[in-house]
Amino acid sequence: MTIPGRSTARRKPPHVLANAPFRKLWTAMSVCSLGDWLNLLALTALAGNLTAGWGYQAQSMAIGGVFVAKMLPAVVLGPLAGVFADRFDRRLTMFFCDLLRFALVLSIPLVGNYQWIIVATFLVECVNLFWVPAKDATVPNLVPRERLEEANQLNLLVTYGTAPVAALLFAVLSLADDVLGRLVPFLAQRETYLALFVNALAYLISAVIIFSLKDIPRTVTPDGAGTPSVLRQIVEGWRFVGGDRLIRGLIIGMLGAFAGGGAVVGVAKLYVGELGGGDAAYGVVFGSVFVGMASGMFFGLRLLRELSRRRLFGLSIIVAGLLLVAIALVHNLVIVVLLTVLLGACAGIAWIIGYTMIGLEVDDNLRGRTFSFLQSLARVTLLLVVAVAPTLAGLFGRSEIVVGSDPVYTFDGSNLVLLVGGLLAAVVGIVALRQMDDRRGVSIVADLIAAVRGRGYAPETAEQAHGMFIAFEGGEGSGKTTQSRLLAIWLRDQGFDVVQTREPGSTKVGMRLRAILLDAVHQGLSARSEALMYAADRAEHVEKIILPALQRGSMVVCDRYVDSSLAYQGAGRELEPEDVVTINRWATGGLVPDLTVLIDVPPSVGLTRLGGAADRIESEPQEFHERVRREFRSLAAAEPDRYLVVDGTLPQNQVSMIIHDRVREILPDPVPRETEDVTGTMPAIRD
Ligand SMILES: Nc1ncnc2c1ncn2[C@@H]1O[C@H](COP(=O)(O)OP(=O)(O)OP(=O)(O)O)[C@@H](O)[C@H]1O
Ligand SMILES: Cc1cn([C@H]2C[C@H](O)[C@@H](COP(=O)(O)O)O2)c(=O)[nH]c1=O
Repeated sequence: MTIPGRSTARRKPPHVLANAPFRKLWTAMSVCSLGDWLNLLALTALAGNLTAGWGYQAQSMAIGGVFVAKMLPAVVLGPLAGVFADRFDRRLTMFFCDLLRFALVLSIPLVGNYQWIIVATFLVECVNLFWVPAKDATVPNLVPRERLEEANQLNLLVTYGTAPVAALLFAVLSLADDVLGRLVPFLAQRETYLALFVNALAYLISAVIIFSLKDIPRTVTPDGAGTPSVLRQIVEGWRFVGGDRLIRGLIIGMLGAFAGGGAVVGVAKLYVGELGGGDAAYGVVFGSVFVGMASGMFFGLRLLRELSRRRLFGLSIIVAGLLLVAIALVHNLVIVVLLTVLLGACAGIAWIIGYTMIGLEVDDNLRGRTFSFLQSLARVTLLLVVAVAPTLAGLFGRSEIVVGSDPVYTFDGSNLVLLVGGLLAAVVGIVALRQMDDRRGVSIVADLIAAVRGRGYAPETAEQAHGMFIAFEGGEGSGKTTQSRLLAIWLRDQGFDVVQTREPGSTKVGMRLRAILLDAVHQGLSARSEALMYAADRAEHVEKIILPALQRGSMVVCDRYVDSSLAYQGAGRELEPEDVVTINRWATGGLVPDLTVLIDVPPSVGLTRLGGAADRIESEPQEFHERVRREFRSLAAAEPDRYLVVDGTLPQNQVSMIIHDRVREILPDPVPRETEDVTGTMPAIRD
């Protein structure tokens, strides 16, 4: 349900970085990410320097050792780190982790030998394992739910966006090391030392920021009597991840994406070489993954804002898998680069959705373990796939399809690895989609088309409904009640089963809400509670009356529906239109009428038609009712196919005729107007 073309000025919601606690955490995260990348560059370079005399093979293995030391802790310590994040004060966990990282990185140049690099790297990674889930689990506590996706976009941006900054900084620091080495002889020993000092400083800065961040909730689970043992908490975390359908789907999907990504990383250099590209081409392919990820995260999500997030998650992994298959089969470097951008976009979309959904759906006391479970498994998967992929490619060798004596198509080990990786990701995406789909039975294609057009999806329940839903809207005294009754009678005449209903007040609860909402004694009711009460009445109405009737195949004729809230609470009370849309979409499950009849009269006419004492809303000033009218008209103008606007100052029978003509167009098998003129209606019913 969209509300384009509205007349009310929209207040732009504040940017997520306007939220001071999140901004602080994000700054600490950015500084740490920069430090992490600097750490990787400095340590691999230092390992290479320190082992320069060991021979080429030993030197390569020494550099590889740094990577292994970085990956290994996840396997061993991952589960424990998650429990830590769920059990202890997250702020202090992050603070002490930062201090430890600072001390460890500082010790590397001071000790200055290869063995200590490996030990210190392993220890720093162990500490990281505690820092990251504590941070991930904290983010959803600092930002409102609706801003979590945006917050995760920014987090991912600094996690990867700091890599090129770190590379540049590393180059500058290496040069500076040479110059400063003349003043401080210690720095002259290795040109990576200065980078390591800056890296250590980054962790120290983060520690100071985190310490000042008092908004992080102090403890998650009270530690003491009654707190389950660490082992029990680990098992509880695993059980939760394995037992919850949604989380299982998310984790399977994200791991599938990692396996596919690992396959690319493992054989990319080989594959680009096969395509005739050199190091520069390899760099372009590598870079295009990141360009794609950034575009997917920012533009892809915006473009498909209206699609169910669960569906989009599964779909993006399936599409990523298929793109990988295409990359494996197409032997053209330019096309491969383009496909890689799209692949990155799908990965970016899936990653943001996965992270956001874990943040939203997992209880605070389990979130640390869930993030840490994901983090550990992702690293293990990446390690395994990166190790196995080149070996598999090497074992397969090369095959050629030869026509005559000319080879027309070559398929080698790197193609095979990409193909298998792609198929695996596609299958995993399908499994994830099945586990998580929140719109079973509703066509994905229809959903996608609606989303691309910027239209919210109709809910599952509405799709399953067979009846027809007609709503009447308009200002006070416009004639809605009169016309909806007449239409119900006419439809019954036509042989339809009709449920005629109204808002607010068509259910038992709704009747009580109506009394609160309209009784003039409740002056001063806040605009938000008013909007929520109308939405509550609507939720009850949709669930208890409208949907069951539609599912039976009945015609539902309803006097007022969601547009009344958009007009009265949105425009009349000047509430944020998006908020009114959101609560009503949630209340109704997105159920939209097949036709909305707007009976338009100037408030000066409508209000004078009403007899009796004015209720709480009728007694609002003229300008209020003018705003309401303008909003109704602009809603109708924005969706002319769904609306019929009738001039309510016309005589009643003329208004009825116009409505009948329009409704006849959408009725299944209507009685033709000429026949109706001859046969007439049943007076008994009309009376
Ligand atoms: N086309 C019309 N011309 C003149 N009077 C009309 C017309 N339609 C309805 N009325 C009269 O106006 C009064 C209000 O009509 P009705 O109750 O149908 O309006 P409504 O839009 O449902 O009002 P409310 O906003 O209070 O629900 C009634 O007395 C009705 O007979
Ligand atoms: C559904 C709905 C209604 N209102 C207002 C509009 C009217 O003043 C009353 C309903 O009275 P009626 O005589 O039954 O038309 O409630 C609103 O402000 N918001 C809504 O969503």
